Amino acid sequence: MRKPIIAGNWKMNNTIAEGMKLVNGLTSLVKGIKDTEIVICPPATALAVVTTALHGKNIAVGAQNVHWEESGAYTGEIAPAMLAELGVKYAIIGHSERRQYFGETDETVNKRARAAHRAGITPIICVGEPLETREKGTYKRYVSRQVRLALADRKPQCVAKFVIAYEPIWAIGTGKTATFEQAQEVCEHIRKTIAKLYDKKTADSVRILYGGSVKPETIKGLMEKPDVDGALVGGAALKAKDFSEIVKFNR
Ligand SMILES: O=C[C@H](O)COP(=O)(O)O
Repeated sequence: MRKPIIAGNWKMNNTIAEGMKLVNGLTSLVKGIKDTEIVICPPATALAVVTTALHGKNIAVGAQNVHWEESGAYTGEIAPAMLAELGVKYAIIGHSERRQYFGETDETVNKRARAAHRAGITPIICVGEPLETREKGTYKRYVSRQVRLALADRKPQCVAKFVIAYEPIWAIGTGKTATFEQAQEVCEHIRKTIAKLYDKKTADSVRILYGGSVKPETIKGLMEKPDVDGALVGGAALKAKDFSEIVKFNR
């Protein structure tokens, strides 16, 4: 039985003061929830304060990226151990915005995921096709290639703990959520791809999230799909009420 995850990606939003306001609101709204893993991913500047505030609470903290080296001359980057030291439990890796604007490749996604796992941080590996690939009809092939390259050379016991987020680029920040059937089709395809690369047991352990304009109104339908284990939420994660309603999809 896979435990659902609802993760909020704040992207480049919220100062520490703004972020703490959001955290305080959210903490009381989701108090007592244990059957869903709740994750928030603030910008790097707020990680120390937010992890301290959430220590011992039912909301885990994730980073929005992580470098693959342990230390060195990589200006602007953050090493896995630096995040682990703060109590960061998850790291978003290969978000389409990082692939599009910052030259992230399948190879660097693979390296970052490996380094995160080694430091005890669960990678949330993002995959998803652009609109033209969706329209051409080759999206399943596109996504399975991203999954294969992201997981290349990883052992099944490590892959079993990974989280994969299917985020069709055409649905991110556009208000255009994929239909529940479209989300299920690709999440199921990702699971089948992992079963082919590894085995059914590994594939059945991996949690696969959907991301792209998820709202309180759409989460229930998404979560009813058998291969959707949660959501990676952008815009709606910036409002405590909306995000808490998404977290409470089964209530
Ligand atoms: O990481 C989150 C995704 O990019 C989704 O963002 P969105 O919910 O604003 O569409």
